[in-house]
Amino acid sequence: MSATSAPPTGTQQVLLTNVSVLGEKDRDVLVAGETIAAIAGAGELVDQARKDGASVVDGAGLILLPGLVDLHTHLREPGREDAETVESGTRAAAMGGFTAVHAMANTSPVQDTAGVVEQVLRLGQAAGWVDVFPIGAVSLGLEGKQLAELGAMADSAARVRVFSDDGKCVHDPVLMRRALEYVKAFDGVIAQHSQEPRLTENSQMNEGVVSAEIGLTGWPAVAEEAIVARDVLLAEHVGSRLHVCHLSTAGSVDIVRWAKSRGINVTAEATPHHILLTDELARTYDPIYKVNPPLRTDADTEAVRAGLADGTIDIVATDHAPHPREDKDCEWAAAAFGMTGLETVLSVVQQTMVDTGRMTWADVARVLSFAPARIGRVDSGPRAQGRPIEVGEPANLTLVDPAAVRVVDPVRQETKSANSPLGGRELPGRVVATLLRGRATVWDGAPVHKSVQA
Ligand SMILES: NC(=O)N[C@@H](CC(=O)O)C(=O)O
Repeated sequence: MSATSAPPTGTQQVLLTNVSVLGEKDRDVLVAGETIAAIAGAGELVDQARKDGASVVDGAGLILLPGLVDLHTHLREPGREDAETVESGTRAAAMGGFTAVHAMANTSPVQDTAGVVEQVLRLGQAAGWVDVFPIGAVSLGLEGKQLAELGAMADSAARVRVFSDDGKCVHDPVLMRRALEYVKAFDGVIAQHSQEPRLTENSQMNEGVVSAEIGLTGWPAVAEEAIVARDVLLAEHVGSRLHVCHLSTAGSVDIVRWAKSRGINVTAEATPHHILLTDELARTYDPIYKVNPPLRTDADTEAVRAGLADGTIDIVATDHAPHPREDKDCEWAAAAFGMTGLETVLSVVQQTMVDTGRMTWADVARVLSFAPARIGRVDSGPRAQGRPIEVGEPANLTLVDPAAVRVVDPVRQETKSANSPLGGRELPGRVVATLLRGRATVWDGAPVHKSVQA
């Protein structure tokens, strides 16, 4: 990408020429204001665009994707602004190629009322980096006892459709059943953190050979699989929609595959860390690798990749979980669970799935944009996301240089927290530009602050 043009502000014309659009090479894509105005063969729109005063960006070698949509981001505000704010987290999201994120409910106060979800919505709008879709808690205070005000959150300005107690499992089967039944009225979905609490008391890492050898308490695969199995049956019983968060074991992949073959309305996500990293890393005793669910075995990682490639797993979601230094710079058992991921996910998917020939860039668009937008029901309406790259659609676009190589430096990322497990790793690919309704939030690989555009 030539750095000569100024970042588009969403009011003028910009022509991306010679880009590759979902498998179609050498295309010209003209953005006028907030929408995609024309698509043609390479070079065909250049003369007219120049006459019209459009800025022209040579995108030779670059791939144009629909703006990425994350179904699972922890933005931490309100309550833990020392770890992340809506502003810093969404700036990190834009740098990762996202134009929309779903903000998890485990804030303080918890996002369990219309008031709190609307507060998060407004913070997102004020920041302006991506569209923020707040997730509502399933239970009051994430306590797993009483249903939160699901209907009020659905009817609020935040228009909540995804509900989750993530960080905690909705382990009471009656509460889970009620939640699944309740959200049917407004086409909502329950995103479950599948963790049987009794089987995981004091758990620190995956239960297996490594945990036995290094002496950390194990978190067995069955603790995830037992809840996934129960929930797909509950979803079938009440005819509702279930989403499995951060699926991490081979057995969970099998259960979801079986459930889908029965026609059960279930979707599932894999995180970038569960398709790249394994529990062998716990041997370092470095809590940077401590996460919930834990990093699993090689066989699990391979099964999750296979499930993603064959469509059993619908999406990649980051589970971006920022933590301040003091919550990670301590011994393993005392450290917080979680890793950042917004700014590296596309590179991880490229490395593990695209560069290995298991997925095309069109598949990447599906798992990181179309499918998460559909699951979150944000693919229509005034803030539509995950829409195709077609004339008349909103210009929510991500321009990627797949040939770039970079070394991850967690300290230099936009997220406020440095708990990336990928520090020092060389990864392929780089987001060179992100457009939110025609306005550049990232240009030439750097964030574009609103004040610069004013
Ligand atoms: N994924 C994590 O390891 N951490 C999440 C919550 C959670 O899912 O445990 C967090 O909010 O930090």
